[in-house]
Amino acid sequence: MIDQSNTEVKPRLAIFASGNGTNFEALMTADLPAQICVVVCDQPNAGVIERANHHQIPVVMSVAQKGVSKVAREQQLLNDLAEYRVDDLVLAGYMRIIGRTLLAAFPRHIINIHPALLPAFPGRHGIEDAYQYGVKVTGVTIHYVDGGVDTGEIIAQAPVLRSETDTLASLETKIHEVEHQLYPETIRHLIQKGVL
Ligand SMILES: Nc1nc2c(c(=O)[nH]1)N[C@@H](CN(C=O)c1ccc(C(=O)N[C@@H](CCC(=O)O)C(=O)O)cc1)CN2
Ligand SMILES: NCC(=O)N[C@@H]1O[C@H](COP(=O)([O-])[O-])[C@@H](O)[C@H]1O
Repeated sequence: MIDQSNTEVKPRLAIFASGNGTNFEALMTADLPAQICVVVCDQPNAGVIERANHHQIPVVMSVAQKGVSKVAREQQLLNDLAEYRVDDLVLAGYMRIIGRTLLAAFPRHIINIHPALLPAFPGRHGIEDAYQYGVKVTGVTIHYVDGGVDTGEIIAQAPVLRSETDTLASLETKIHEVEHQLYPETIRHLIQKGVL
């Protein structure tokens, strides 16, 4: 991004995560031409919170509560994010469906990483579903987030071969290793193209 004084301005990223946070860690240590300015998490005990604290990145919690609609929760999240002046939402193991409030606020500026070769094996359990099906090749997909689930335009994909000796755990390890290279590489490319 170039500002009015023709100065390179780094896009400000919010990382959304619900779990361990190894993709967050990979993005933090990739020296991206971006400012990771906040982590959004919906799980109070998620490992990503400790990782964010270690990197001194603020954490905004957005926990689903009975009686609070998705619209209300996302509007509150937008209010909480305002101070960080976020340009893009980067989902990294975020296990909530992004609703119309956030989709409208960040049109074509929300991306997700999925541990399978979409459109195959969408949803929360992409690795396990592919493994149980008996695939010989699976992989990783990075896509824009739209109103569907794992239906957004595909940005990048990388294959992961499943060997005859692979267990679910060893396949997960292979997939995570590919994720930790592909996500930073893809985000860097999108920024260089000026689309993030
Ligand atoms: N609008 C979108 N939101 C999200 C997408 C997307 O493509 N469009 N990708 C997901 C990540 N994901 C798989 O890659 C995924 C995450 C969670 C679920 C799911 O069904 N989650 C929960 C709760 C849903 C909710 O309350 O929001 C559930 O089990 O019901 C499916 C797929 C991230 N968000
Ligand atoms: N449907 C979305 C989905 O399954 N996302 C997956 O969650 C994991 C998060 O790991 P991490 O917390 O260690 O980055 C990653 O493998 C990511 O692809």
